[in-house]
Amino acid sequence: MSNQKPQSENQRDIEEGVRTDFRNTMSYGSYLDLDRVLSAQHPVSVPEHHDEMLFIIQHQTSELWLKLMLHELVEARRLLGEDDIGKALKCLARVKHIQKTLTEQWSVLATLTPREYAQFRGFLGSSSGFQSFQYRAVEFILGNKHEGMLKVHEADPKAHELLAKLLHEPGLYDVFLAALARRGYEIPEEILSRDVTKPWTFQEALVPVFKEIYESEDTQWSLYQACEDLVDVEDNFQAWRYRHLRVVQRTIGFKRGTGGSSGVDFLKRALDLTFFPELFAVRTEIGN
Ligand code: HEM
Ligand SMILES: N[C@@H](CC(=O)c1ccccc1NC=O)C(=O)O
Repeated sequence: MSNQKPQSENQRDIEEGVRTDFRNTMSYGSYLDLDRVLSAQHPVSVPEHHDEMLFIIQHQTSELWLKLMLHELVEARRLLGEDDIGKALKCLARVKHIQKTLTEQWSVLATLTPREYAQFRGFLGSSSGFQSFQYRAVEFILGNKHEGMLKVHEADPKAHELLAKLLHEPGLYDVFLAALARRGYEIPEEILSRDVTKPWTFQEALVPVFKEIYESEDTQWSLYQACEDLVDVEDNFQAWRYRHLRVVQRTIGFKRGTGGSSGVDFLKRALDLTFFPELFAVRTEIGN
């Protein structure tokens, strides 16, 4: 206490034990490979537009969070495959927080005015978020499979390989339904052996299964919780899509997208997609 600077100096002493020499030991920057991360921002506008840095960092941070989200979803799927519902729920809880962060982050980009964006948009060429392989990977594992999307990634073998793998593997929901079948719930065989490369479509036969789970929340708490987590994940995903749509609308209005789509109208149609339709349908059936 006594040999510390007085409060009036308003500066904290560096304690004696604090390490300062990193010539031969691991440091913060070397562990995180910050040299590479922080030298990966390359504005393409000429002369360089001040706001392009915001645009780049918004996308790069989104891609980092998408990377973690996929990592957690793959693990949640593995754990469900091993009937470890409790640990899978832990992963899904993290996924939900990542989604919230991704959605809140739109407010930073919303500070970009239409004119600022128009001043460097031309330099982006035909690049577009539509080409984000990690976003597509997350959509695939959540069940929105689309073989045609692979074509976009033909020039990037690693991305193509990842997406092809996820396309052919069962999604999170497929694996969850198989876990329910192992616990004795009546999941029709056609559903369990479906062609997983196709997008999930509404299956009426699952509604009574979920009704049973929702009506036995006292004894089937973890299954009930898993269902509710999936509903949260879908809700959060839609919230991200909606914020994207609104930010796009306020920055480019109804211009066509750099990726070649109609723009806002194309994005609007994604709001009609659903990952877990039976979990929403069951709500119509629930009484007291
Ligand atoms: C001013 C900012 C942005 C504008 C004007 C914009 C615009 C668009 C447009 C018009 C599309 C449709 C495809 C096309 O024709 O290009 C699109 C798709 C997409 N964008 Fe953005 N975007 C913006 C920011 C972002 C950010 C920050 C991300 C985060 C990663 C992102 C991710 C995506 C994704 C994943 C798609 C594909 C969506 C789907 O398949 O439904 N965008 N964007
Ligand atoms: N599609 C956007 C361009 C765009 O937003 C973008 C361009 C390059 C890299 C990522 C992008 N983000 C999302 O689509 C546009 O039409 O303005």
